[in-house]
Amino acid sequence: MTNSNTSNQVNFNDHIYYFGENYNSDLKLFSFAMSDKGVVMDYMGLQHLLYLGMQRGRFLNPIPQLVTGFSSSAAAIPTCSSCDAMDTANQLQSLHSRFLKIVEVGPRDGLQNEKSIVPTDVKVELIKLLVSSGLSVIEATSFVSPKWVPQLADAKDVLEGIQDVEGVSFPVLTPNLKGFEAAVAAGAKEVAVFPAASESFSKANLNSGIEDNLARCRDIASASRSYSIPIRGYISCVVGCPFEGHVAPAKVAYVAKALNEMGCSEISLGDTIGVGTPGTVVPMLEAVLDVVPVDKLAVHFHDTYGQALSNTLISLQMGISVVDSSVSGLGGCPYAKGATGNVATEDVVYMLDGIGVKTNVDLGKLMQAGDFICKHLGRASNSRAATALSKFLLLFSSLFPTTLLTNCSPLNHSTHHHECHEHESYALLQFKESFLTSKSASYNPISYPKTASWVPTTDCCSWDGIECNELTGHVIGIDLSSGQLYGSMDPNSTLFSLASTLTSLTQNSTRLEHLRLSFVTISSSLPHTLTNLTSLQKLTLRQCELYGEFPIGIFHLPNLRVLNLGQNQNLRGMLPNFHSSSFINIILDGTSFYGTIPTSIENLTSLNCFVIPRCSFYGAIPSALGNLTQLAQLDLAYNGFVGEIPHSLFRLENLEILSLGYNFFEGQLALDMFLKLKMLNVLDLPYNKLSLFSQNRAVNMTIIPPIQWLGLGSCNLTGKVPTWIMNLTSLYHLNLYKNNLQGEIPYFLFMLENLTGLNLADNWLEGHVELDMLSKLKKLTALGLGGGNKLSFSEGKNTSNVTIPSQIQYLELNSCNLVHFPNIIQYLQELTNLHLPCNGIKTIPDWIWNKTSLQCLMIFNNPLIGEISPLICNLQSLVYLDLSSNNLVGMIPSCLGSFSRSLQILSLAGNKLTGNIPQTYVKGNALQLIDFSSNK
Ligand SMILES: CC(C)(COP(=O)([O-])OP(=O)([O-])OC[C@H]1O[C@@H](n2cnc3c(N)ncnc32)[C@H](O)[C@@H]1OP(=O)([O-])[O-])[C@@H](O)C(=O)NCCC(=O)NCCSC(=O)C[C@@](C)(O)CC(=O)[O-]
Repeated sequence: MTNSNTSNQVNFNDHIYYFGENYNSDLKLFSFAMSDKGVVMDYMGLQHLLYLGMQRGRFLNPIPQLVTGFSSSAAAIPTCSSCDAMDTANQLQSLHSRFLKIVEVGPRDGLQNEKSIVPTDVKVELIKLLVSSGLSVIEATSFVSPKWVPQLADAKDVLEGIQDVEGVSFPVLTPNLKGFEAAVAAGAKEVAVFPAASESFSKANLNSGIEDNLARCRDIASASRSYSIPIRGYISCVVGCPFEGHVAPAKVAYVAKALNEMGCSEISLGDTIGVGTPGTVVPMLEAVLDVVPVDKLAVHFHDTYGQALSNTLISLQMGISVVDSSVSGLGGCPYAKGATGNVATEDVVYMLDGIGVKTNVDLGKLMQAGDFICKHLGRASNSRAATALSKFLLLFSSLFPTTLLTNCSPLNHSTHHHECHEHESYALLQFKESFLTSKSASYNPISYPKTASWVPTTDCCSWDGIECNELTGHVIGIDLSSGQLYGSMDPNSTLFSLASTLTSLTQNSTRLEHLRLSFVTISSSLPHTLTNLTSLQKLTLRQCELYGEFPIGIFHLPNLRVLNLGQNQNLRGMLPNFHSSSFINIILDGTSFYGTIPTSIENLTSLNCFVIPRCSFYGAIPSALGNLTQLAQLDLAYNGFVGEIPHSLFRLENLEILSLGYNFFEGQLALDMFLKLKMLNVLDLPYNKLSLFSQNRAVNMTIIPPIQWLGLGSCNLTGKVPTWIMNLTSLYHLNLYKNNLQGEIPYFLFMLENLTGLNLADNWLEGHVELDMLSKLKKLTALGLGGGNKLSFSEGKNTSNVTIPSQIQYLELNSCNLVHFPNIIQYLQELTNLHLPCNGIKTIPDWIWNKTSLQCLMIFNNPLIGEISPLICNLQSLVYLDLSSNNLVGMIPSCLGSFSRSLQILSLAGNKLTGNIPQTYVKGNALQLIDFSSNK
């Protein structure tokens, strides 16, 4: 897996994900996301669609009641030393049975400082795991400047990913109105502002002093009032500042009072650098308690000096009943060097459990969430409790029977509303028995053996992947997606017989609402008994190696809303005559579904997502599709559809994704028609028999849709590059490959700063391109300009300053009349694919042999002279090497046979090479083609 994706658009749950592009169609890319909709990846000129579904089904969302009743008088510090023990015991006793609200800040504070970007779907999964542990408030992310905190640039997508999670608050940080507006637009229901008590830290963290920042907070507070959105206020550096040292309590009280007056519903006091001790925390709290009621206060301790738990306890004793913490003690502030993470949530829960304070958090599940994220980050947990408990489990699980372990284990905290029913538990265990657990069964980083927690003596409602109705205890959801389960390929195996186990499961379980088994290797046809699941709402069976005929009755299940069967190549089926209107998503990509789209599809009035690429559908697409006003995603690519694109589609006001490439659509069509689709984000039409044209003058620039992806390769597009493209300021993928475009490359293309991929190759473009014109395209990773164009190139004036986008990975300058090897290539640090065939280049500079990231080097049909440098064998990642049809002389470097395990194609044909052909080839090599013909 290499150079995969910049995450360009990631929307979770009921949305599709676009993950940028990669131009080497031979790279084996893998990307993942948790969704019923999955992931779409697209490549220049070769689109691959992958939909994965790996949602967890079980959410336990107890909505805790907030007990706010500690009076600050409880803070009285004993004056008589002989009374200390008694007083402390009394104070602890007074905490007993109280409820404490934990605000989990791991996904935000915990991750914001992580250097390597954590994929959005990992963040979403983390949040969902935290939800399932019973936490009621989870700070999900920040709407801050991505330049300041790149890790949280995907804030919108994270919120999308959890939009279907109910009963839990997900506040987000908003530093200014811009962030607030973005957060509200993304669906945030609670926000938080975060001024500091120290002037220097405020400037470092927010680029503004305390007063200016408080003014911003007031603006946000007033905006939040108009939206009726609760606002939380943090204060950073409440006891110490990395720049100013000790912070006076009065300064903290001043900011706290201001936040209170502007209407913050809760004020969290942050020891950002974790220097506080009870000795400094108590006076600070006293000062704040003078100006803000205790029931509005929360504490937020980082644990740099190991003081966070004692500070938490002393705060509880002073009446605070809200504590911020971070799972596994993740975190740190990017603008407070050296500060470590927050107090670990597991440690807080463990301590509170010890003194009888209620949190409603299941420590075992919390540890699973911690384990998940620590595994992803590749580091050990900072939670002492989690570390000790894991060792405890490891040690004792082999010594004691499970019952004993669960009874005496400190993990046995969870409050289950209902135990599951015995016959359902039995059916699930039978189901488990029919699988082996194997890591290779779910090849993605977030998989884990979910059925490990399925222990007969325990309540099946607490098992991983099982969701029960809270009132009745009946199993309503099974989610074993990415659960590392593997059934035998042999349907007769006694170990694996999905049909019979599902039968026994489903006969007893008609209450099942969700069944998700994506990435479980099932290797069977689907049993008809699935049609008995009349309560089923979501059926997600992505990439399960299913085969045979899909039981058509499943389409008629009265409550089915989501059907995701993608990536089961041998699963056949036809679309039925649709009667019901319940479907929201139908996803069949990469299956063998066939036939036509029935006109009755118009009955699916709620359909939001109809994604059926890479199947065997054919026929014309019914114009009735245009009646589905809720349709947001329509993907019919790589099928055998014919006829014209019905004009009714242009009525689909909610359409965001329209992907029709690689079919046989025909007809003349004004490209400008698509601009009527006001929500359109992705327009992908390559390789049909369409003839597109643009009537630039008819376009109303004010209502241009927010297109980010424009794929119009091989669309017989004539005339000049449409000028309205200049208004697509969010465009990141522009592929106009293989059209009949004329004229010069318009300069505005070089101003589209978000472009990551630009392919103009194989047109009739002309004129002169100075390569430093690319300097504005700072995100560009792939560029294609060659082919039939009549462009001439020069390096431009700025090569000494290296202003070209140095992260370009794919560069194609085929037939560009180049007579020199472009010097700028030297500065492309991440180059993987270099295509310079059919030019007039005579020599290859030696620095090219240092580009060890190169996977594809194509310089055929040039007049290259001289010998092949033995330094070529430095390029150990090469997969393709083609230097054929040149004037190369001398010997073939002997290392060429054995320098790379990855090399597949090696062509040096049509040169003047002499001597011996390399005799040794590395063991286990990948060579598929060697061509040394037409040499001497
Ligand atoms: C507040 C700013 C934006 C001012 O930063 P600035 O650079 O002065 O802002 P600007 O208005 O000049 O804008 C600069 C660029 O940022 C963009 N921008 C501006 N605002 C936003 C926004 N909201 N969302 C997305 N983009 C934004 C804006 O559009 C512009 O983009 P450009 O034109 O260059 O392309 C910046 O300083 C910032 O984002 N700071 C946040 C830093 C941060 O998140 N720190 C960690 C959290 S605080 C913390 O950890 C403490 C706490 C809460 O946990 C408590 C404790 O531990 O004690």
